[in-house]
Amino acid sequence: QLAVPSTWVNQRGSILSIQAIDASTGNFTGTYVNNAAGFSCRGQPYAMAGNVAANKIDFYVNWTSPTAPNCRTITIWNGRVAGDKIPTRWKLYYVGSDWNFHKMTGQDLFTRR
Ligand SMILES: O=C(O)CCCC[C@@H]1SC[C@@H]2NC(=O)N[C@@H]21
Repeated sequence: QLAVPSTWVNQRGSILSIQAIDASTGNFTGTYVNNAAGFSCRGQPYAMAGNVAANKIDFYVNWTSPTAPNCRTITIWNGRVAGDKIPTRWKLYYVGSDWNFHKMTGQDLFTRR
């Protein structure tokens, strides 16, 4: 069961805020503030959207905004809600100078704040 609204922090110091959910679909919206070392587009909220079904959770951020820096990347997290933890794996996609899509992958562990 996912509490909404709720705020979650990962091991990189980034903050996931889940603000609203449609109970009939599990679709939710909120914001994500990236604070991870080694990445750009830090310290400002970007729109986040996702879905939760039973304990399975997926969400994404398009790091493009009219009011914040444009990283021209997209991150998708897939994970599960386990009490006050959300362990995830993520994929970050970007278009390289060769015009092909490139992918970075990693893991984030979110803890409820
Ligand atoms: O640098 C970018 O292209 C945009 C920011 C990406 C931040 C990534 S998303 C996966 C990982 N988890 C975080 O909280 N931040 C980094």
